[in-house]
Formats: sequence, structure tokens, C-alpha cells
Amino acid sequence: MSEKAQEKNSLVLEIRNRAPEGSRQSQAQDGKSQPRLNGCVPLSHQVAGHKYGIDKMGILQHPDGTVLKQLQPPPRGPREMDFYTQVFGEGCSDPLLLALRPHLPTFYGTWSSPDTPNDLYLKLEDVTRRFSRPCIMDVKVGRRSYDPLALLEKREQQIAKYPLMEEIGFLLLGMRVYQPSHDCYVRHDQLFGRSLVKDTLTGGLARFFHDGVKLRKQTIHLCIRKVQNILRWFESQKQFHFYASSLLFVYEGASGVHAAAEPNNNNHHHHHHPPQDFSRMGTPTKNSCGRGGCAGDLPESLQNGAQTHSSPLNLGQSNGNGETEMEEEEEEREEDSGGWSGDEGTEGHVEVRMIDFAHVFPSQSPDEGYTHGLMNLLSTLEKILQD
Ligand SMILES: Nc1ncnc2c1ncn2[C@@H]1O[C@H](COP(=O)(O)OP(=O)(O)OP(=O)(O)O)[C@@H](O)[C@H]1O
Ligand SMILES: O=P(O)(O)O[C@@H]1[C@H](O)[C@H](O)[C@@H](OP(=O)(O)O)[C@H](OP(=O)(O)O)[C@H]1O
Repeated sequence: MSEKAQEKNSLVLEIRNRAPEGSRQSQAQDGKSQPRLNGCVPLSHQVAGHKYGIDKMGILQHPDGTVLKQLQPPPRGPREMDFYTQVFGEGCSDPLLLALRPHLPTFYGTWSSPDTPNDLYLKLEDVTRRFSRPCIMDVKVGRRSYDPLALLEKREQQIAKYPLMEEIGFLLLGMRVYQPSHDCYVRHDQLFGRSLVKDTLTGGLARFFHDGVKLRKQTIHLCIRKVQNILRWFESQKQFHFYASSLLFVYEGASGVHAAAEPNNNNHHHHHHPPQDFSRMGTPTKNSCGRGGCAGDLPESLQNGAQTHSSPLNLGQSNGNGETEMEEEEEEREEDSGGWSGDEGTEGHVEVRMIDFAHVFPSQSPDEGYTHGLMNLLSTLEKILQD
């Protein structure tokens, strides 16, 4: 593995508690970045993609609860911005684009820090924001993860990363899954996704829906429904081709009361301890979870594709906030719950949104590559339910 890839996969990004709007937490989180980035901090719950502080660019979270995606160098950044602008432009009346809106994070225009006005960011809805313990998965969709203008070297680089992409039509880039029984997150990174072959794909994807004790079947049903809606949009259009674009899956990992009482909180101090966030690389021990046994709990059926690549991460150490402050935040969150019940059976339990539009191209034919990926993703989800 290259040094760059190793660095990306080592999860050195410090995970922090998320900041409710206007809270003191956001200011306390990152004293260094605050003057330059106006209180914005690296996105704590990012599961894939360029990461702030590791790559040259990355994604931030704004204290107002939106996420800021740094504009990539041309042509990617401007292409992504143009696409969001087309879809969310005030004057947009194209029924196809209007029908696409619900499947994307809402776009709020561009943002820049007063200190560096030329560094542009896309200001986007944080799809995970309303969840208390968001389980998040990024899946790259399409048979090709390079666009028609890509040079040979780029094509070869992308194909080499996952030669099965052409056949499977999707690639799991990363996930984090909350396990209530241990109050911890399990993470898998892109090397886990790349290790999945046809026989292990279903088991690999199933990990996203496993709570440590059982499979969250209702959540899978809801995800299937949302992916079907996106597929319907693709079947209705010939205007665009999407390359290297992703679906972001999010569902509530907490159950009942906790989900309702603690929205917008990734690393919340449940009983004054944040959920532990660790992953399955190496030999996770009881200590890595803090409550014992989290790592070894998966049933054998989900040990498929068990060549895992992740690293332990202890949220408790990275937080640095005092207990009193946490209690205050807890109250703020309770006020902010908006009545969301967190019931696994309800529609609002799940989000599936399209993200990453750096390689969207105009076209005059159906997007066969993306559609193939969606259909295979749907059959893999169905298969999880059957197995
Ligand atoms: N609107 C959003 N809400 C919540 N999280 C998001 C949002 N957009 C992106 N993310 C997080 O950031 C990650 C990377 O996003 P994205 O794919 O847009 O970045 P990228 O740097 O272009 O990725 P790549 O390196 O694959 O091109 C996602 O996996 C997700 O965890
Ligand atoms: O997952 P990895 O190993 O980090 O690889 C990156 C990933 O495939 C990105 O999707 C890609 O950006 P695009 O989707 O925009 O092509 C990036 O290309 P880059 O190296 O040219 O930035 C790759 O490095």
C-alpha cells in the first residue's frame, strides 16, 4: 500500500463531539483552526473521501450544523459546484432537476472564511445532523469510477483499486456502525470495501445493518425503498452521466428514547461516556470497546469478507470537554429533538442521498453504469434479507 493510502486509512483524524448550533463546544473544539476557519472544524463523522488535515482539502462542519466541502481544483470543484447550482438554482424549473432535489443534500451556496476569501467551500445540509447515533455508509456507484476525460494513468489507477467495479457496479468506501449494547461505533474503511469479492459482498454490506446482536431488517427495507426511488429517477433521465459519485446511507443507531432525546449528536456522552469508536483491524480487545466484547460479536454469517482494515479510535480521549459542558449540551439537544421518535419502522429512520458530483457529465443516453450499480446494490440488499 502506498504511503498516501496508508495515511488515509489510519484514521488519524481526531473525532470530536459535534457542535449544536451556537454551542460553546464548537469554540472549544479546535482552538487552532478557529481563527482561520471561523469556528469550523474537520467533519467528525466523515467515513470516506478527502479528509481535512490529512489531504490538502477536505470537509468541515460549520457551527450552524451544515457541512462545508472545499472546492476541489478545476475542473472537479467547479463541475461539482455547477451541478449543485443547476439543481438548487432559484430559477430552476426543469422537472427532472426538481425531482432530483430530495435525493441530494440541500445546497446553500458557497462559503469562505473571511481570512481566506478565495478558498471556496460548498455549503451543504449535513445529512446526519438529526440523528443521535448516526450509522453512516458511503458507497461509490457505477461501473466506472473515472470519467470520459480521464487520462490513461487515471483510468488504470482507478481500475486497479477495484477491478470488480465494472462487474459489481458499486464499491463500499467506508462505514461506521453504532452498537447499542456496547455503546460504541465499529468502523470499516475503503480497504475493507476493496477486499470484498462476489462471494463476500453480501456479508460485507450486511455489517452496516448489524447492531452487534441482530440484523436491523426494517432498516434494510427502508434503504431498499429509498434506493428504488433513486433508481426510478435514473430510469427517467438521459441528461446526465455520473462517475465516481456516491450514495450516503445514514440511519439511527440508537433505539427509542435515546434516539428521540439526543438528536444531532455523533459522539454524545451517554451516561457521561461517549460511544467508543473503534474498528476491526488487528485483534480488537475488550479494552478497545470499553464495555467488553464489542469486536468479536458478529455472527459467522457476517464474518464474510473478514479481511478488515480499520484501526481503534477512542472517542473518549479526543473530546476534551468538561462534564458540565456536556450536561448543558445534553439539555440543548433535548430541546432540539423535534419529536423524532427514532422508531426503526418509520420512514425518517433512514436517509439515502447522492453525494460527490465532481464527475457529472452531460449526456444524451441513459446512465447504464450507474443504473447497473443501483440494481446490483438493490439485489445485494435483498439478499441480506434472504440469507
Ligand atoms: N452532505 C453531507 N452530509 C454528511 N456527511 C457528508 C456530506 N457530504 C459528505 N459527507 C461525508 O464526507 C465524505 C466524503 O464526501 P465526498 O465524497 O463528497 O468527498 P470527496 O472528497 O469528494 O470524496 P472522494 O475522495 O471519494 O472524491 C462522505 O463519505 C461523508 O462521510
Ligand atoms: O480512495 P482513494 O484511494 O483515496 O482514491 C481516491 C478516490 O478514488 C477518489 O474518488 C478519487 O477522486 P475522484 O473521484 O475525484 O477521481 C481520487 O483521485 P485523485 O487521486 O485523482 O484525487 C483517488 O485518489
